[in-house]
Amino acid sequence: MPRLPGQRIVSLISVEGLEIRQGGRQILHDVTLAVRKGEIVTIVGPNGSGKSTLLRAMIGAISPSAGRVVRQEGLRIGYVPQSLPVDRNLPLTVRRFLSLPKPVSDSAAKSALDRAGLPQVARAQLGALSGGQMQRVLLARALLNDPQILILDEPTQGLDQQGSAAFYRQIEAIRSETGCAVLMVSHELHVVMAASDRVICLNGHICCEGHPEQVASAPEYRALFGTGTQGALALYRHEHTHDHHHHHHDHSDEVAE
Ligand SMILES: Nc1ncnc2c1ncn2[C@@H]1O[C@H](COP(=O)(O)OP(=O)(O)OP(=O)(O)O)[C@@H](O)[C@H]1O
Repeated sequence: MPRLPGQRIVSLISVEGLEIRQGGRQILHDVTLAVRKGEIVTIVGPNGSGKSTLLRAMIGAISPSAGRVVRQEGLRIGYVPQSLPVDRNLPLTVRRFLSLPKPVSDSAAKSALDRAGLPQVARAQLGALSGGQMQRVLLARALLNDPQILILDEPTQGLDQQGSAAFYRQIEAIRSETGCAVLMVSHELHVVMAASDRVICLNGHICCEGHPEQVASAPEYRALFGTGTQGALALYRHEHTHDHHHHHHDHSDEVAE
């Protein structure tokens, strides 16, 4: 899409009135969101709330039953799936893995690994990597085509809190170096809060969304949940205890209730 003069806010990808049905069940409904250039957006929500399904619809892997997904023409997406798309026990070096399915040059592989924070592992076997290193290899793979947006599905699954925090710092560094936008799913609101520009809470539909700093500094939030890790976790739980069948209240304030 050509960028018009004076057009400053550019949506890389947007979803409008999305509904997804799978196996006769409605998984997502009325989902509308947009990710703009350079922003970090985190999707949180309970298990089974449709987070992975939403990401898969956004990359075009599944089709909407209603609504639409609009991607900027020629958009380069770097997708990090929830789990490794190959058997980790195959005898396969990191370098060869990065060339599947499409061969990449040594210099492209090296710069992707550097950017993902793994300068030394190209010759290592996949099976020899730690969980954190493996997640970074998947990240490096997603960086190979110089994405304008990184879409990550629970990239820190299985990592401890320190490992997760380090991973998110890496994501922030990549965003500031390359200017790419980031859309990710995480269970760890307490870790991602600082790293996200916007948090979207999903449970079949968008329950609430907002800037994490505003959420964290709201007096209502502090009074109820405090400011520490437990507070953020409590906030996270709280968001899913509200009644989804009554929409008489303003969702934009919900997160600070
Ligand atoms: N292909 C499919 N056919 C039928 N049901 C599906 C299909 N894919 C997903 N679902 C169902 O859709 C719901 C949402 O799944 P999804 O994986 O998107 O949730 P999630 O929020 O990512 O969950 P988690 O946090 O556990 O990863 C689940 O109940 C799941 O069983």
